Formats: sequence, structure tokens, C-alpha cells
Amino acid sequence: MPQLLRQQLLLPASPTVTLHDPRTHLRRLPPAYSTTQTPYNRDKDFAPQLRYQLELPLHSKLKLRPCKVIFVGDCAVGKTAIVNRFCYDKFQNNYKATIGVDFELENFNILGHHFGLEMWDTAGQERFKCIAGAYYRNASVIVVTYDMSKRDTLESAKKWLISALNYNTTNAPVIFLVGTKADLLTKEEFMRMERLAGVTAAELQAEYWSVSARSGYKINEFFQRLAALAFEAAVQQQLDVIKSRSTDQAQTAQKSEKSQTFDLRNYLSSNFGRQKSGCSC
Ligand SMILES: Nc1nc2c(ncn2[C@@H]2O[C@H](COP(=O)(O)OP(=O)(O)OP(=O)(O)O)[C@@H](O)[C@H]2O)c(=O)[nH]1
Repeated sequence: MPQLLRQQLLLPASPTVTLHDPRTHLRRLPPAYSTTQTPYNRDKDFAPQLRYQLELPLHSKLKLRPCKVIFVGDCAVGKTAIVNRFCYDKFQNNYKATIGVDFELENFNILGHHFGLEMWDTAGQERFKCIAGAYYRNASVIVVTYDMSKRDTLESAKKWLISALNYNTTNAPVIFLVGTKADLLTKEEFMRMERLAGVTAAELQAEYWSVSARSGYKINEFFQRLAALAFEAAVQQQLDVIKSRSTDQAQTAQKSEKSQTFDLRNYLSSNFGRQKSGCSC
């Protein structure tokens, strides 16, 4: 029998290997763009407490609702372009204004748990503002975008955030300020713009990022960071709900135990009393 054939017959079948997309499978907390320009987790990884909680068998099937992310900012700053670069790895030179809102769903796997990001790419044009506004509700993440090559778009960042927060009912959304089209600037212009934007980001209490959809600069890093911070917040919220539910259950159980003890005592004392009064001695 030829050697090759014998090998094929004797060797066990090679194991099936599942390849995970490293863009959407996260085992560690991705770092911020700059540790000085973030109000969020500055640690190098997810908190050990969070990892511990997620590894408990009780939480192995934690059901996390998809997280709503909204992209706001002036028209043509590049909101659609950054979403398309991340979701489809494509970039289009021609400008096609978003009408109302566009929607993309991206699935992540973070620390072994499924986590969906609903990305709502809203229109920047004034005439669509009332339509887009309706989609701002319940966003867990707000991404305020500006064009790094147009300073006035940074100046309207605050206005966009206020408008998004006005419609929002989520307690404390995660906020990002993102400078787009980094490829259009010289090194000096880039540094000058980042300094200015850093001040705005601090004022908005937002985490700052500079990106380019055309070159792909920092696009994956930004979306991974976004997903990880949103995941952390969603898990914390879910664990709080579970904790308050189990506290409520424990309190109800304690109450019913107390009332049972009371009844038992009552019963015994009344029974004992009856026996006493019925005694003929
Ligand atoms: N050079 C360069 N051009 C970009 C980049 N991102 C977007 N653009 C261009 O900027 C224009 C507007 O991009 P869009 O993504 O459609 O902008 P938008 O913010 O979604 O616009 P609205 O839908 O009107 O709100 C398009 O012509 C893009 O090709 C980038 O990173 N670099």
C-alpha cells in the first residue's frame, strides 16, 4: 500500500479548527487612544471582578441586549465612512448624504459572551434632523464626529452632543469624540487639531479618537474599544439587576419566614393555653 494512502487511512482526521475574527473576538480590554484623553477605564484590562463574575457558572448564559450606538455630527464629516470601513472594510470617495438614518448590526464575542452592537448612522443634514432625532432614544453609546480638516465641525460637536442627550433616557451613556479624515492633514496640522479637540473632549467628558476611514487608521482599535466599554457597562447593569432581584427575593423569603415563626408561636401558645385551661387538676 502506498505510504501516502496508509497515512491517510491510519491518521486520525484533523480536528476542526474554528477561526475567530480577531476584530470582533476580544479577550482583553483594548486601550484608549490616549490615557490622558479618556474619562473611562484607564486600566490595561477588564477589572478582575468583572472577569470573575462572568466566569461564574451562574452567569455563563448571561443574556445581554444589543447595545445601541448613535453616530452624530455635521453633514459630510464621515460618519457613514467609518461605519462602512469597520463593517465592510470598504471606502467610497463619492459623497452620498444619509437620508434620515442607516443601520448596521455587528456581532462581537467578548470574554466568551455574545454581544451585539446596533449602529445607527444618523443624517448630519439639517433637513433630516427631526427624523434622525427620533432614533437618538435609548442610546448606550454616543459617538460625536467631526472632520479634522474643518475646524467649524469641531465647534458644533457640543451642539450635537446636547441634542443627542436631550432625546436620551439612558442613565449615563458612554461618549466618544472622534476626529475623522486624519489622512488629509499634515503632521503639524494633525497635532494642532488633536490639541484643540482634546480640550473639547474634556469639556464634553468624552473619550477622544482620531481616525481615517480612507486609510483605515485606528478604525478597528476605535470600534473594539467602543464595544468593550459598552460591554462592560451592559454587564455591570445586568449584574446589578440580578443582584437587586436576588436581594428582593431574599427579603421576601425572610418576611415569610418571620410570619411563619410568628404563626407557629401563636399556635403553640394558644394550644398550650387551651391544654392548661382544660386541665382538671
Ligand atoms: N480623505 C478622506 N475622505 C473621507 C474620509 N471619510 C469620509 N470621507 C469623505 O467624506 C465625504 C462624506 O463622507 P460620509 O461618510 O458620507 O459623511 P457623513 O457624515 O455620513 O454625511 P451625512 O450622511 O450627510 O451626515 C465622502 O465623500 C467621503 O468619501 C476619510 O477618512 N478621508
